[in-house]
Amino acid sequence: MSAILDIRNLSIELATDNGPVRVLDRFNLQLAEGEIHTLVGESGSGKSLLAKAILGFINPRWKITADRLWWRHYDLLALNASQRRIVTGRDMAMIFQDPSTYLDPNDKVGAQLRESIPVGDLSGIYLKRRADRQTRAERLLHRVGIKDTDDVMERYPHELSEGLAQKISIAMAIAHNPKLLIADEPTTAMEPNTRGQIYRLLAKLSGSQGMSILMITQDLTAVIPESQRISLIYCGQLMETGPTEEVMQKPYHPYTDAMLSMSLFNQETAPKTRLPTLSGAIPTLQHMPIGCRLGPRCPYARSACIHEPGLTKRGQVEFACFFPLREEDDHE
Ligand SMILES: Nc1ncnc2c1ncn2[C@@H]1O[C@H](COP(=O)(O)OP(=O)(O)OP(=O)(O)O)[C@@H](O)[C@H]1O
Repeated sequence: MSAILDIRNLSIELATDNGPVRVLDRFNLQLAEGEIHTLVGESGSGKSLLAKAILGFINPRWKITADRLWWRHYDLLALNASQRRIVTGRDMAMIFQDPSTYLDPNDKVGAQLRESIPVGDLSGIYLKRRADRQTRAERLLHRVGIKDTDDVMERYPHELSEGLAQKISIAMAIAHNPKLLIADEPTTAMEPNTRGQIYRLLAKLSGSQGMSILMITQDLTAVIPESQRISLIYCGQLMETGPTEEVMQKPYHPYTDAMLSMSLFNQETAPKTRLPTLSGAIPTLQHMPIGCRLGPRCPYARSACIHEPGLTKRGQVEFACFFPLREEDDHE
């Protein structure tokens, strides 16, 4: 796979009262052009910090190291802050769980959309630029599936339904045609119908425009069929990554299996996997286990797990576990 985003052994270390803690621990992620890649992990596992590291929203007190943090042909860690802002502003965008964080409550949708259109895309005298902005804003709304553009543009954000507000925030995020969209739990609080609409829209945008999407979620039930690859993160460590269907049908890692059990349980289907849930709780920052951080909660853990497992590659899947649930030719 040729990766447009290539992250190898990325660590982020934060200072805490008990000393430095690695909240992201030698994390790997590769994203191909036009691909939807879903990152799954429970609350506090480091998903948002990873997104921040990619986008360059970095606190200067964080210690960030990586063997590779490349976006297209840019070595992101080698860029200074202003170069980084240029690359991020031109190529990347992000949408959030709550679209209202993106929208100004005091301004009508139309004005905000027109404002999101890059100045460089407009030319000519003031009146022509204004008319062009309006046309571009209407086109943006069409791209996110909104037909009644006049009505929507006249509304204030509080007059929008959740789904409509998220579509507007997506429209604003894609106004500059980003090559990477990071979607941080974009549908968490939504009802299933609206959720489906937003997912279909994101899949369409990725398919029609070759935009790569990093979809972040806590929950495997939110993984959409269009997601080509999936990565599972636990306490800042990569557990398993690979083609979505393969990972979800035949996981190697006990963590993936546990997450699958939980999602089946949430769907009220009889759970048939080996691990109903994980015992214990997610460790706090101050008490990160050494070695494999899943160790204290993993029923398959043995003494070797106090060492950090490297990544094992089997076909297109990679996992970090000394005791995988199956062998390569295990087609149970
Ligand atoms: N600025 C910060 N200072 C100190 N600790 C932080 C900071 N940002 C995040 N953390 C800690 O780092 C860990 C990872 O946080 P992060 O927000 O990336 O998790 P997450 O997987 O995105 O969780 P959620 O799904 O709840 O958003 C958490 O333990 C969090 O408390």
